[in-house]
Amino acid sequence: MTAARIPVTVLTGFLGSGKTTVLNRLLRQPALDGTVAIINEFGAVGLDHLLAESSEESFALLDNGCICCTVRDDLVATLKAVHARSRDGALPPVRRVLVETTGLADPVPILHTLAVEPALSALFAIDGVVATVDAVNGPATLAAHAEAAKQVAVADRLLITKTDLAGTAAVAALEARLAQLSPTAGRLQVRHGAVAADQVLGCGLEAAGQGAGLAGWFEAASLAADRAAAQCGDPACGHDRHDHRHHHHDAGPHHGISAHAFVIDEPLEWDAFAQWLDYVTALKGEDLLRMKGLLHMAEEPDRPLVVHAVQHVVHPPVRLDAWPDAERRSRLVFIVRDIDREVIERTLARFASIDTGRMARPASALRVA
Ligand SMILES: Nc1nc2c(ncn2[C@@H]2O[C@H](COP(=O)(O)OP(=O)(O)OP(=O)(O)O)[C@@H](O)[C@H]2O)c(=O)[nH]1
Repeated sequence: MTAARIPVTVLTGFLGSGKTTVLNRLLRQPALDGTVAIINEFGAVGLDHLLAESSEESFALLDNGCICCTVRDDLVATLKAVHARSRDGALPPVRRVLVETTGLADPVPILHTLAVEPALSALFAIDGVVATVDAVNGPATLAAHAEAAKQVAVADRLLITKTDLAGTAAVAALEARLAQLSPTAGRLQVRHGAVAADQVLGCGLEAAGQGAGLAGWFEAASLAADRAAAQCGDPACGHDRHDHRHHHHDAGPHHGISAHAFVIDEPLEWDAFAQWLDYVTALKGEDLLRMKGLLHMAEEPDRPLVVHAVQHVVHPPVRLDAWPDAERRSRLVFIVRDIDREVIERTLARFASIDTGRMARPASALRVA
C-alpha cells in the first residue's frame, strides 16, 4: 500500500516581511494540526505547541553547477528524519509540513530538492509556494533585490503584509507591481499575520487541478499576463505589447521578469511537447521561473494534462479525469526572466511542431470563448 504523500507548503518572503508572523498565526488553527514547521535558519523557534525543526544551511552543488539545481542536503536530512520519527511513533503523525525559508533565500533550490530528490519525492509533495511582501518596504526591496523578485515570481499565493502601515495608494501600486511580476499568483492583504488556513493551503497548481478552480485559475492568470504585457508599468520604458522590439529590464525594477500566456488551438503530441520541454529547460531553465500548462493532448483528448515546471525541474504531469471547463484548448503560462515571447513561439514551433499561427494570446482568445 502506498501512503499518501505529505503536502509541503513553502513560505518565503524577503527579510522582515512577516513570514514568522504568518506562520505563527497559521499554526494556531485546527486545519494545521499535525503540521511540522521547518524554519530554515540556525536555531529552532521555540513555539511550544508545535513541532518545530531547524535546518541549517548546507548546499550540495550538483555537477551541472547551477545554483537553482542545488540539492539542499539539510532539508533532505530534516524531512527524512521527520518522516522516520513520525512513522516510528516518536512524533505524532505528520499531516503537513511548512518550510519557512530565510528572507534572502532563493526558494528554488528548496522546490528543486522536494521535486527531484527521490527519497523525498516519494514521501512529500509540494502543496504550494506562499510569499509575503511587505507593503511598506516591498516596492524598494523588489527594485533592489533580485531574490525578492524571484520569491514573488515563483509564488502561488502572495500575502501583502503590513497594509496597516501603508496608504491605500501605495498598496494599490504594490498590487499592480506584483500583478506584473507574478500574474499567476493570487494576492491577499494580511494584517499581523491574520490569514485563514484555507487561503494558503492547497494554493498550488496540483491542488487546483483536483478541483474546478483550474479553469478559473488559467483564465485569471492569462488575462493578468496579457495585461502585464500590454502595459509594462515601468515609466522609464514606455513598453507596449504591440512593440516587438527587444525589451529588457536588467537594471530596472522587474529584473527582466515578465509573463507570457498562450492558448494553443491544436492538440499536442506528448513526445514532441516533452522534447520541447527538455530543450527549453536544459537551455533556458535558469530563466524559466515558472511554467504552468493545461494541455490538450492528441493521445487522450478528453483528459487534459497539467504540467508544471520551476526552472530546470519539470514535475511529473498529472492527467485530469475531465476538462475543467468548456474550452478544450491548451493553455500555457510562463513567468520568465529575459525570454521573449517570440523565443517561446519559435521553439514550440520547431520542437513541438506547433504552427505559430495556432498560438494565440489568451486575452483575445478567451474573450471569444
Ligand atoms: N504593523 C504590522 N507589523 C507587522 C505585520 N506583520 C508583521 N509585522 C511585524 O514585522 C516584523 C517582522 O515580522 P516577521 O514575521 O518576524 O518577519 P520575517 O519575514 O519572519 O522576518 P525574517 O525572519 O527576519 O526574515 C515583526 O515585528 C512583526 O510583528 C503587519 O501586518 N503589520
